[in-house]
Amino acid sequence: MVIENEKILVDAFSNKILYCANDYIELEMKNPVSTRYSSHPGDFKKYSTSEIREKFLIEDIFQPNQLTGVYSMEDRLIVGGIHPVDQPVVLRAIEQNKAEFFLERREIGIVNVGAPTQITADGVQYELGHKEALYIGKGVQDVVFHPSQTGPTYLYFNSAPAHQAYPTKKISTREAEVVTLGSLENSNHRTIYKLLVNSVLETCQLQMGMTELKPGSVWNTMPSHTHDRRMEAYFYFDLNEQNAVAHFMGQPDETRVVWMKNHQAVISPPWSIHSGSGTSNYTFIWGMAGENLDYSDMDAVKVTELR
Ligand SMILES: O=C[C@H](O)[C@@H](O)CC(=O)C(=O)O
Ligand SMILES: [Zn+2]
Repeated sequence: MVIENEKILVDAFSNKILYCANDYIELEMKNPVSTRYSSHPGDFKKYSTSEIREKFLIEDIFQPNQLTGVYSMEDRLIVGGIHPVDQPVVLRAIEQNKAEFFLERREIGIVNVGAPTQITADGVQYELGHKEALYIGKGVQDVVFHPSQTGPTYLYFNSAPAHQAYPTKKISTREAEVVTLGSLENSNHRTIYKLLVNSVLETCQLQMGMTELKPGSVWNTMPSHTHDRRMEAYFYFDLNEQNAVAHFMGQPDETRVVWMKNHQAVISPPWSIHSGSGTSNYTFIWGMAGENLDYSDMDAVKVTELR
């Protein structure tokens, strides 16, 4: 489907601009955050590879000097990236907020997947090192993401609706709840850093963390699980250009594969498994929003039950 007037032609599903008159770009620059609707698992079975990629894969998450992302109707999680290059990026309200400022009724979790940098939240400056996370609570008005002085700046974020203001807090891997799972024999030896979870700090519904696979291990979240109470988003990184991750999604008895590259994210609806196998090891950020804050609330699926 296409939305059209004489100035602009937009693909209504992906929000990609197909045609735009030059003067229109200045007047009404495209919303940097596109909307994606929820999917029914019955419909999902009929999707082609490209339909699955359009609806769930987020390919270009980092645009120079911009915040870009996807507003998912799955628990209204916003999944995106901030890539300041030679100027700071300001967190502005987006059309979907219909609010004065982005965090008026939202919370946000940011994980630094690039060089050490600074984030200012209502005048307070936070130094955020590589693989460190910052939680910013509801009500914070002025958030500025600065370019790093030492290397490329890549900030990945998830934002969920929030109804209470909790304090802004930086969490490093030292403060995280750390769990090591799997084994090299099962090619799934990995360390899970629970960064922004309720055993570490207070959030309304957001939970975020990072999982690092050991060299030689390629499988994440295997055995698989679902959690109908919460949706989830995965963002893969620490993967070089020669390698890729085969991300598995779908109901346990109807799985499909999404081939993913470095710095790409994927939306996992509550009814879907979310597991991957890489052609090398890698790291990923997981983030969830929904009914409860119980990380362990998962419905496990036996490897032999997958179809
Ligand atoms: O619901 C929790 C999430 O799917 C992830 O934390 C799982 C994960 O990182 C892993 O097993 O490697
Ligand atoms: Zn999960």
